[in-house]
Amino acid sequence: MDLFSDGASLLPIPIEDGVLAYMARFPLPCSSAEVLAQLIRDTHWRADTIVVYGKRYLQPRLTAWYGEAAYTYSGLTLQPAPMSPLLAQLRTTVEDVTGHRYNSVLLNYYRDGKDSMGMHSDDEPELGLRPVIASLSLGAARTFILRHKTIKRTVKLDLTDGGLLLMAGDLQKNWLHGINKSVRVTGPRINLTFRYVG
Ligand SMILES: O=C(O)CCC(=O)C(=O)O
Ligand SMILES: [Fe+2]
Repeated sequence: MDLFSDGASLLPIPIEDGVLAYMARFPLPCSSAEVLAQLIRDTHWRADTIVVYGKRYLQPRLTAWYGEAAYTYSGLTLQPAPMSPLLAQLRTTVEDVTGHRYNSVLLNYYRDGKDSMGMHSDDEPELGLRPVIASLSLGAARTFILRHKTIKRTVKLDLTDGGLLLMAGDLQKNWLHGINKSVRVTGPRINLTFRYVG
């Protein structure tokens, strides 16, 4: 019997120039459908415009920021707000499972396959030199694309309902990541990225 095939362990994903690990079945406090519905309903979602090369765009997803510190990216400053009991509970379990501490969470709400996230690195100075980011996915499965910044290499991961992806080491320094639009996906997905903002 394979002790690690039940999805309840955080397993390393071999990748050059960075650290990745994945747990297929993150322990949730209730069903993933209930967590998804509660987060969609109770989160103060924002529809932000961002500035890219001097032009303003509406972000192709909704976002929310909870935690102790403000966070600035793409010319936007997100003000801190206290985590709900559900978010605090998810954070504690993510800390237990990954062995790292987090003081903030960015939530992304992909309403359907038309929502997306452009290729980027989470390398803002306030995240520190080798940020540890734990990313929990709920709802529709989406493809997570990683592209190395210097060698021509692309890695695709299927992020499914209830999965936890850990990004660490030099991953943000050496790789970009993002979520493309998908014509096949019609259902909603929420992704929570737990971070430590110094
Ligand atoms: O939705 C995802 O899986 C990616 C989220 C992400 O990259 C981010 O919040 O920085
Ligand atoms: Fe990211």
